[in-house]
Amino acid sequence: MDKKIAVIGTGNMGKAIIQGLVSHSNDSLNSITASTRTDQEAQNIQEEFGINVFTNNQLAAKNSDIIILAVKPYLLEEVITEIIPIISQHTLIISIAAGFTIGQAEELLGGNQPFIRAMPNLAAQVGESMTGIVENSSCSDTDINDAIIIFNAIGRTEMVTEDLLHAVIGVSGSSPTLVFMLIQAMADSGVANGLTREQSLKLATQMVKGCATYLEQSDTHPEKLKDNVCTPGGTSIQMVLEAEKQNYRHTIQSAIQAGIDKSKELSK
Ligand SMILES: NC(=O)C1=CN([C@@H]2O[C@H](COP(=O)(O)OP(=O)(O)OC[C@H]3O[C@@H](n4cnc5c(N)ncnc54)[C@H](O)[C@@H]3O)[C@@H](O)[C@H]2O)C=CC1
Ligand SMILES: O=C(O)[C@@H]1CCC=N1
Repeated sequence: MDKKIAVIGTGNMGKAIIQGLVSHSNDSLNSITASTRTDQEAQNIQEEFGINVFTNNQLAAKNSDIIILAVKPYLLEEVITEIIPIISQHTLIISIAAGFTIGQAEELLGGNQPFIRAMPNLAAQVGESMTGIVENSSCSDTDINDAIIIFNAIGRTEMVTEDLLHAVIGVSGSSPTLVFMLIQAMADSGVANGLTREQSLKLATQMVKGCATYLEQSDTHPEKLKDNVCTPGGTSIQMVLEAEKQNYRHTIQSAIQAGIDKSKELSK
């Protein structure tokens, strides 16, 4: 992609996006700039990726074709207001913030500015994000395509409508936290039964990774795969019965629903 891209905010997500862009860019790294709050963070990112990093958002974003906003949601209004004087009517603005709507962006930018909301997840750090994408009515096909290329550089993408972005946040944006808690809980059980913490984490992590890969590569419903694990009278079915007694699936569903409800509340 022959575009000048600025990433504003180089924390968990901004840094992962820079990493993806840098590793997928076969042309000059001069086309990627970034900005962050502290000199130290700017220096670290600059040294790690060999791109220009500023502590001034206007300097970083000036002359960019695409500006990716990767700051915390409460800073978005401030940062957008800051960059308005240096963007053109064609600059594509992309936000990855939860709860910051297209309507809110258009109030600041005007309805004619191309604007995209994207919801990636923390697995972007290893190029395995799942990112939901929604565009405003001022985006061209090229804008949408550029966003897909950017987020494909950190994993996979799915176009959705804005009302479905709440569900995307629940199912793939925020839920890595549930998966990490699951792995941690499983590892605790291993430790309680004599495995070292290191062994136990290795077992649980590889198991989750293996199951995700298997589910993805097989054409089989997860319910059938669940049944395939269970030997009659064996250990696995005992785990299933106990988990269901403890509302295992319902617990996950209500946790995800709480995230979705929070996303809706933040978007009001
Ligand atoms: N962490 C996650 O798993 C996910 C986060 N998001 C969204 O991504 C956004 C960023 O989240 P994280 O990367 O986790 O946050 P973070 O706190 O790790 O990174 C924020 C970055 O913004 C910089 N920053 C702070 N004030 C700034 C300013 N005025 N101008 C420029 N840079 C500034 C900080 O120095 C830091 O580099 C949030 O809006 C969040 O909703 C979306 C999907 C997943
Ligand atoms: O917790 C949050 O608000 C962000 C959105 C998705 C993941 N983290």
